[in-house]
Amino acid sequence: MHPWNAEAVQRAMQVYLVMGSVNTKQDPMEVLRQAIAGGITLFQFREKGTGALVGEARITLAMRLREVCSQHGVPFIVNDDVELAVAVEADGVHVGQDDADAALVRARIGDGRMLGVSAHSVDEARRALQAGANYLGVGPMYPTPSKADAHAVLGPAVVAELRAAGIAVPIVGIGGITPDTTAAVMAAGADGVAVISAIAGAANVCAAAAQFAAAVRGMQA
Ligand SMILES: C=C1C=NC(C(F)(F)F)=NC1=N
Repeated sequence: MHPWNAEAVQRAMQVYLVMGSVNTKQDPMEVLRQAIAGGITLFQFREKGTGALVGEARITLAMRLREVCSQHGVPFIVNDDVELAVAVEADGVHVGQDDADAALVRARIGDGRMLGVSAHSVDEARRALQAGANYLGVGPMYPTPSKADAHAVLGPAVVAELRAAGIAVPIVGIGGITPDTTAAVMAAGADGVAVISAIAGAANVCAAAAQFAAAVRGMQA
């Protein structure tokens, strides 16, 4: 477990695929392989919502996806389910505001793993950092088809607001982002974009991931 310093986390944030079995009609393993071939830099296993797997099937899928990430050197993050993250030796955990308390998660996973926390405001961001977050997931940037109980749409402006308030940690925007809106999220000060349906639901997953990678890197050159 190499320590996740800010530079390593920032690099991982660029093209961040978030997916669970409910986000695709294809085989999640195949979608992940295609997305990695297209250039994603981080993967989050988020098995949530109607129809989400539980029990053995959930653990088996997590282990298989974790294996694909290990084979390709892509860090593997688990959303919310801290015990599953520990069980599959994930590289990190992502928790939302109404998930487990970030400070307790940090204590459980130790300092060698990445901790991501969702934030919708400067206040939530500051509290997340005090709890030991390595990065912030900020959104929804745009209307999202992937999260039924999503927070009100914030837009990229909230990323600029966090930067103006001196929040310097890696930030990834999430929520309804497409290759065409990636530049606006990056211009506002994000280090990358987190994507569910625009990649997991794409007809050509590899091409979709590559479009996001090009859009992000076009803004960093
Ligand atoms: C609710 C979430 C908010 N942000 C992120 C990410 F962008 F990946 F950090 N993931 C989530 N599951």
